[in-house]
Amino acid sequence: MAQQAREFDVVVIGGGAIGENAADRAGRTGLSVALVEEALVGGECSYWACMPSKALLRPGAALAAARGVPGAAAAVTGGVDVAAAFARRDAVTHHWDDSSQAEWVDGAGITLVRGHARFTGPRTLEVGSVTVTARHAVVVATGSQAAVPDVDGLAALPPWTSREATSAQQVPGRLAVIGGGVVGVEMATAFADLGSEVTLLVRGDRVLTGAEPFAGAAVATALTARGVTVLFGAQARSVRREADGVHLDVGGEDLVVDEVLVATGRRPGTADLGLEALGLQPGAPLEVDDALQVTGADGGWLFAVGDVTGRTATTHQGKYDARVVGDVIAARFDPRSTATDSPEGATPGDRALSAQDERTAGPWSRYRATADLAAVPQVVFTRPEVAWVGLTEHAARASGLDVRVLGYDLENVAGATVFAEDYAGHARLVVDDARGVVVGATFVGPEVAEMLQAATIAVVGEVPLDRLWHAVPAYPTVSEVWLRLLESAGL
Ligand SMILES: Cc1cc2nc3c(=O)[nH]c(=O)nc-3n(C[C@H](O)[C@H](O)[C@H](O)COP(=O)(O)OP(=O)(O)OC[C@H]3O[C@@H](n4cnc5c(N)ncnc54)[C@H](O)[C@@H]3O)c2cc1C
Ligand SMILES: NC(=O)c1ccc[n+]([C@@H]2O[C@H](COP(=O)([O-])OP(=O)(O)OC[C@H]3O[C@@H](n4cnc5c(N)ncnc54)[C@H](O)[C@@H]3O)[C@@H](O)[C@H]2O)c1
Repeated sequence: MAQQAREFDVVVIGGGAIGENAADRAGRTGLSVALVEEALVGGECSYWACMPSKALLRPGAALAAARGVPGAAAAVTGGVDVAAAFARRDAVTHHWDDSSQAEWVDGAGITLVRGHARFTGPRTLEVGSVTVTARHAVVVATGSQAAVPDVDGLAALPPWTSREATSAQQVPGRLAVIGGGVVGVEMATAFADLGSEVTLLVRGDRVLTGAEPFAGAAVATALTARGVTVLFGAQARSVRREADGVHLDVGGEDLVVDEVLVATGRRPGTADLGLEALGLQPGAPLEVDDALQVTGADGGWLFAVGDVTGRTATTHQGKYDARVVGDVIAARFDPRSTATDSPEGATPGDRALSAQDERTAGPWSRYRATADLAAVPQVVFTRPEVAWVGLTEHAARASGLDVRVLGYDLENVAGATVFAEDYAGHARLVVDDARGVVVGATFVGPEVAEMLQAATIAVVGEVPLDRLWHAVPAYPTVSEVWLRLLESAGL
């Protein structure tokens, strides 16, 4: 069959949450944009990651919240209704049907090209029998896949990855989870709620190593209290399936389970992308600068966003990068924006794109993803929840900052007393002493996720502590911890 040819101003490869946002933003001023997707539009987050995992975690969290409040607790007479929890997860994922997201793409004026894209040269891709060329720019947003470690017999099982866990239709009686990162602790929580006997294998001496140590300790303690066996310094040496289940050799001990979930990190989606045609390394992340331009490619036409960059690994931060790259591309390549500089008297609220402004853009402008370097928020939806932004104490000190650490137990604020009988948690602020600003914040406790945005604003805004003093938290909310933390700083 003859090869068809199609040309667009901008081509985005990968229709996950990040690719969709980049395509939308790049096309807003009028550039023609194609979005190439080989599987489901919406990607990992919608169907096998954020949304189904949070749908599976929510029933256990709701039950625990009710159990903590006398007056409501007595109404909780059982555990999670597994069938209803799975049914709600199925609804949240639209039964793995992407037609509503494809409709959105169409409505946004973006051309959806279905198929696997591979570079054949600069700005040129093959998608099945179609040659797709970009006049100006290509954005790679091909995401990541679960990495399966090289353990004897593991790949042959095959094990569950986050995909099988989040789309499970049965609850395994016994589940081993390998990896004490975000996926590991969230899925251990969810499957313990659903009724599995869970063993979490952590190769180091703590879970959630990217967070403050007290956060990981609280999550591990809570998992153990809920019946999860958390084994530290534990690695599977070999795995084999037998009639009575899957046997894992864990330091000479025989652990027998029904399923093994591998949660040991991700690898970037660059293995089968034709990167060799561009002189780039297949399988490696696509390194980018703060404008999301790929640093290893010439010509100023290749950009990358999302998990594939190794720069961000969450949907919210990837979508932030997508907004930045969309604006950079529109400013650089749309004739309507290249004609104009930002008008005299323009305020930061004016949204006109300007090639001139983009060329001279500095940190914290709309054209540079500066927050990736200073203020990345992350929430782990365990019980307790863990929410942090910016630097941990260790990371701040390692970066050479002279920091002061402020801490306060959340159960001591009036809001916590009202919230639940057994409320327990902790907040930590990491303060750059030289500038008197917060560079990191961590909250651990029930439903602290919603407290994170205030901290993110403080970090991004570099709000001095003596000004934060005037941000009065409402009474009686758990946010009153801000007042206690500032008091502990001498204010
Ligand atoms: C279990 C789990 C839970 C998570 N929970 C959260 C959470 O609660 N909050 C949060 O912020 N983040 C969460 N994350 C992280 C989040 O899912 C990712 O950061 C996000 O999905 C990355 O989006 P992306 O668009 O970069 O990649 P993806 O979502 O992986 O999308 C990439 C798309 O590209 C397509 N593609 C790949 N190669 C090609 C090709 N050559 N041609 C055409 N198409 C191609 C794929 O089919 C895919 O649809 C979670 C991750 C996991 C694993
Ligand atoms: N709520 C959220 O925002 C959310 C939820 C889930 C995942 N995510 C994102 O998805 C990404 C992937 O999550 P993840 O948990 O797979 O990765 P991760 O990097 O968070 O954790 C991986 C864990 O596996 C361990 N590990 C690595 N190789 C191992 C091996 N060979 N044997 C034993 N242990 C090994 C690591 O020490 C680490 O503790 C994260 O970066 C996270 O940002 C986000």
